[in-house]
Amino acid sequence: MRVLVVTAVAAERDAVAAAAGPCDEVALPGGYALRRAAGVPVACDVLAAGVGPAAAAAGTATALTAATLAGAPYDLVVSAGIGGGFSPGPGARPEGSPSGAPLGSVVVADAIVAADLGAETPDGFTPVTELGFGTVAHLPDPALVKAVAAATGAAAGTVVTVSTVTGSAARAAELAERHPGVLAEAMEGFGVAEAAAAHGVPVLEVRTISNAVGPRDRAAWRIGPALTALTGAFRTFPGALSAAAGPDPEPPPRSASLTREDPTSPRRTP
Ligand SMILES: O=C(O)c1cccc(C(=O)CC[C@H]2O[C@@H](n3cnc4c(=O)[nH]cnc43)[C@H](O)[C@@H]2O)c1
Repeated sequence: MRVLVVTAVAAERDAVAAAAGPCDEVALPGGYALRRAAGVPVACDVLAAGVGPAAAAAGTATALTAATLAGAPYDLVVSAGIGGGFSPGPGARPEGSPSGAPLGSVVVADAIVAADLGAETPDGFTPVTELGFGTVAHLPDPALVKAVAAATGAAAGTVVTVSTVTGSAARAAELAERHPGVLAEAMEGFGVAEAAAAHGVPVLEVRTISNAVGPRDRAAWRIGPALTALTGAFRTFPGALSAAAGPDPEPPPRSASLTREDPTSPRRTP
């Protein structure tokens, strides 16, 4: 199985690659440098594509295209890195879903949602889907999410992608209200998922929590422990992917990233 992991920055890339052992560096068009780990059960390439959804989509699409043209396409794309964790709130959340993501914890996305892709209207924020175009959510394969969550000890829930990091309690509350069950916020997942969907490749998002979503407090960030947790999570990846494949030798579906029509109900019906 060939897996492409896309991070924003080099520190995240190195944390993921550390789980795979020694890596070579492969140059891709556009000046991207891909870290390639050989001789491990799951062939894992790691790319630092830049911060934000646009950079993430550009880097992911470049790596996917290069792999396809080389005759060795990827079977899975994973958006990975640190992220902000939501605190348990008073609002409604889907039954059985975890309540919040504390510092150092691992989150795997069961929905990858663009939280600020839309228009501001007199009635508040309106997602692009309600304006009649685009996509605002991708739903990873539930079997993969379950296997990775079990292996890493992660909580599974919505991870929102934003272009502006949340810096106030009011904005955090607004996001939590609009996305019941939201666990984490980051800036790349939706971009990675859009590129993966365009190539018909399944997608996952894995975040380790470095800070709380809410009022800006740089002194409270815990980036080191979050990067250590990222390495720990990726150590479990080969086992998780074999568990997801199960006794059936068939590979996971290539089009498991589904688009969501109704952005107000971010949960797949079982
Ligand atoms: O300046 C700030 O207040 C601030 C607060 C949190 C994160 C940042 C970043 O510039 C990091 C962006 C980088 O890390 C991911 N990340 C980590 N925490 C968050 C978050 O709370 N909200 C959104 N993104 C976060 C993100 O994916 C980027 O790659 C600055």
